[in-house]
Parts: sequence; C-alpha cells; structure tokens
Amino acid sequence: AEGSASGPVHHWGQASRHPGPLYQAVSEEGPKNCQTVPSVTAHQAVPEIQILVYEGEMERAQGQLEAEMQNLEEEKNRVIEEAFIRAESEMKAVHENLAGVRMNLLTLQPALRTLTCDYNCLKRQVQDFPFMLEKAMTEAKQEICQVIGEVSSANQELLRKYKREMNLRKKCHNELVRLKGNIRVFCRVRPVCRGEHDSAENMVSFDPDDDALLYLSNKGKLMTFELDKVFHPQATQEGVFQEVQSLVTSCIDGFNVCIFAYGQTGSGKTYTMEGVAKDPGINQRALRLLFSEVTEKAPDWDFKITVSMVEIYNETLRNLLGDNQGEKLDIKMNPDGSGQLYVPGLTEFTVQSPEDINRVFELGHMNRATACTNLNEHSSRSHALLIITVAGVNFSTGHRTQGKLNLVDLAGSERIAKSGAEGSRLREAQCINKSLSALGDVINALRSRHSHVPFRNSRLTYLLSDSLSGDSKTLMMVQVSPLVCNMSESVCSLKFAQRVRTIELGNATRRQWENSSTTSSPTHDIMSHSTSSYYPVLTTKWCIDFTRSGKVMKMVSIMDHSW
Ligand SMILES: Nc1ncnc2c1ncn2[C@@H]1O[C@H](COP(=O)(O)OP(=O)(O)OP(=O)(O)O)[C@@H](O)[C@H]1O
Repeated sequence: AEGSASGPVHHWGQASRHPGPLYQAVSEEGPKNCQTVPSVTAHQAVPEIQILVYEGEMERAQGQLEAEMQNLEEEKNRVIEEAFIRAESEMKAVHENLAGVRMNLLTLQPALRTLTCDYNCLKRQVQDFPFMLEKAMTEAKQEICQVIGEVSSANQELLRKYKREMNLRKKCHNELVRLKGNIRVFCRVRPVCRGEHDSAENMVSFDPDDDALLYLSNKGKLMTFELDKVFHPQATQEGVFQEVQSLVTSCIDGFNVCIFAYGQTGSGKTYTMEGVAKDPGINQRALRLLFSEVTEKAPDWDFKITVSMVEIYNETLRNLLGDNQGEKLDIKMNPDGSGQLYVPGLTEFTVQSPEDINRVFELGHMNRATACTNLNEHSSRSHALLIITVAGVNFSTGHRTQGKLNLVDLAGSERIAKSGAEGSRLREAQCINKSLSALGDVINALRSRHSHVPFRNSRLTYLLSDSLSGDSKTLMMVQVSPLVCNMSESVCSLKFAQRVRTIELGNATRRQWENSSTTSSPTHDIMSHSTSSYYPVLTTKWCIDFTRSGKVMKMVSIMDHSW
C-alpha cells in the first residue's frame, strides 16, 4: 500500500506542508553529500544517492512510522484497556445499581401488592360507601329516634309529675285559700272583636304550663300577674262556668257566695256574667245548675230557689223584678237586731221550672230597658246584681240550709279625662268611679285588717258587705281587654285584682240549722230568731204572671213574706 501512487504522494505532500524529521534530514544532509561527490559524477550519481538517501529516509521514516504505529497501537491498546477497565467498572456499577434496583424491586413488590390490595379494598369500599352510608344513616336515624323517644317519654313523665305537683300545689293553695277565706281572683281576657284594629297579638301572653299566670308587655317591659286562674280569649262560656260551678253549688250547702265581674268598659264583664242569647253567661248557667242540682236532691230535700235582681244606677237602687220601676230601694239594717241588712220592697221570684229561669231574665232585661233609651250604654253605667237564695230542708232530719249567691256585673271603670264625659255622662262616670273607689277602699281596709271597713261609703259596697266580710266565698272575675290602647286600664285592673287576692275574709261558714223535731214538716217560714234573719229580708213577694206564649204580662203580688 505504501508503494502505491497515492500513499507516498500523500506522505510527501504532508511532508512538504509540514517539514517533518525526514525532510529535515534530507535538507540537512543534502549539501554535505554534494560536497563529497565530484561534480561530474556527482551530476550522475545524485539520483542514486538521492534514492539511497530517500530509501534510507524512507526506512527510517518507516521505522519511525512503525514505531509510531507501535506507539499508537500501544496507546490504542492502553486506551482500549483503560476504556475496558472503565467500562468494566461502570458496568460493575451498573450491575450493582441493577442489583440494587432489583433488590428494590423485590422489596417494592410486596408493598405494591399491599398497595394494590389496599387500592382494591378501597375501591370496593368506595363502591360500597353509598350503601354503607345509607345503612349507617338508617341506623343513626333509628338510634336518634329511639333516644328521642326515650327523652320524650322521660319528658312526658316529668311533665306528668310536674302537672301532678302543680295540681297538688293548686289543691294546697285552694285549701289555704279556703282556710284563710281569701277572695279568689280569676282573669278573663276577651278576644279582639270584629272591627277592632289593634296590634293586640303581643300585648297579652299566657304561660302554657301555668294557667295562673298572665303576662302583659307594657312599653317594652314584661309584667307578670299571678292570679288563681287565667282564661285566654278562646275560653268558652262553658269552660269558664266549669271553673266556678263548684262555688255556685256550694250555696246549696248553705254557703254565701259572691261572684263579681270587674274591669274597664268593654272588657267583657256583661258577656261573662249575662252572656248572649245563644251562649249564656254565668248568671243563667248558675241558676240552671242550681235548679237541676236541687231537683236531683228532691227525694230527700225540699229546696226553694228565689231570685232577685237589682241595679245600682247613679247611686240609686232599682228593683228589676218589681212592677214599679220608678221606686228607689233602700238598704236597711234588719230591725230584728241580727245585724243583717235587708232591702225593703225588693221582689223575690221563686223558680219552679227551667222556663221560669228564662222568664226571670226576660223580665229583668225588659225592666232594665224600659228605664233607658240605650240599654247597652245604660248597662255600662250601672251595676247589676242577681241575687239567688237557695233554702233547703231535709225531709228526714229536718236539717236546714240557706245559701245565697250574689252575681254582680259591675259598671265599667272609666277614666273621665280619657273619655271626656260631660253633663249626665259625667255624673254617671263620677258615680261609677265613686262606687268603684269605695270598693277599692273596702278592699284596702280588709287587706290591712282595719277595725273599721267603710262599707257604707257607697250603695254597692253596702249591698255587698256580707259578701266581702267573712263567712262568704267570694270570687272576682277581672276582665281584661287585649287591646294596646286599653293597656293602662288593664294594668290598673290587674293590680287591683292582685290586691283583692291577698284579702283574707276568714273561713267561710255554712248557714245550717239542726231541727230538734225531725218529724216536723219542712217549712221555710219557721226559723229561730238568731239564725233566720238573713239578707235579703223580703217584705214583698211577687209572682210573675205569664201568658201561654211565655211573655211576661204583669206582676202580681201574692203574699207578704218575712223571715
Ligand atoms: N269572651 C268573649 N267572646 C266574644 N266576645 C266578647 C267576649 N267578651 C266580650 N265580648 C264582646 O266585647 C264587647 C264588650 O263586651 P261587654 O259589653 O261584655 O263589656 P263590658 O265590660 O260589660 O262593658 P261595659 O262596662 O261597658 O258594660 C261586646 O261586643 C261583647 O260581645
């Protein structure tokens, strides 16, 4: 290959461009050889020498080349060896890494398996989650319901116990009231009537667990009133009567009972006492109940129920069942020395059938209306009293009882300044206020246990004196309007009612007498002097003559009667 045209040319070319050791040897030795060769022969011998030189040079160069190649070979082998060693160590490192990775892989595999397992498990759980959630929720709901049920039954039990305690407390309170002879005070809140526009909803509130409490929200303040019983606006006439009927019937046993309705004008006093034709109030219901009770006792007892009706208008007492409406009655001390009051000329009507009850009320209503142009206005300004007396004699024992029931519809308390009354209205208002303030004075004197109680300061208090002074069961029905515009009057009425509630009249006593002769026939006319004189002592007894249709035609005096 070195003998080929391209090989040496290439080397030479290289040599000419880069003067290497061969070129240097030729150029250094050339002139030396030229000096040693004669000029003619030298001219011929030059090429051979040159060739020789060149050959020598070539051999030398070859030798060098070979040496270089040897070097290069060695270098190459060394490099290869080094690369091999390096590659080997790298390989080793790689192997080691690989082994590490393998190890890692081996250790990771179980973790991976666990993870896979966990993942599958989680996946299953996620799939099952809605069902589990639903199940858990159902169970939780059941548990909650069970707990609520348990709490509610515990609550019911507590409520039952609480109510029992409340009833017990009430019984004890009633017993205490009975023993002390406290005046009982009930309160009735009337509903908002049609046409009344008032933000009444929040003014009066009630306690759902205690029917003796009433709350009034007055100018942002909550006032609490404790009474014996509070009737809310939805209370029915029947419901109200149920609460007073035991008091009513106790007059059959010989007790004196007085129920009076108190409150401002328009608060519902007349509605509670008289009621309306379709839904009568305490008056009619009381008379009917007494009548049915004494009828039931008829086999053993002979009872007589008598009724009187009076009104006090401008301090004048009028007989509402009498035939002379112009006549003014008087209240007098019984001359028999018993200390009892009586009203000479007051008509007493004996009730013998349920129809008589209707007739009595009809007559009283008619007589009241004849004396005035506007009955409603008139009745607002007068006190109306229904006086029922029940006297009984036991057939077998001769035992006698006499009880009296005063049912009073007071005139409405009115603020003169507020109502702006003038003329006759002013006089009426002054009379009402005078009698109501006399009632207040009596109440205060009774509360403070004064030795003197000013009963005589008005016709009303004088007439009610036996109901307000011991041995009587007295109930005040304080009427409250639910309207905000009546707030100050409602507060006044309730404060008055609370004062009344603290009065102790003493233990009520029965009016009864044992008859020594059990064989004597029963009579209401024969009573011993000490016990028989009892208000009202009647001087005239009237019977009402009815037509077939039941209308009142005239009053007929049938006898004079005095106990
Ligand atoms: N509980 C009630 N349910 C339905 N309406 C009632 C009730 N209480 C009162 N009212 C009505 O309220 C109005 C006033 O009642 P009522 O005449 O009885 O008041 P009053 O206190 O007697 O008034 P006054 O003192 O002027 O006689 C009437 O129209 C009556 O029908």
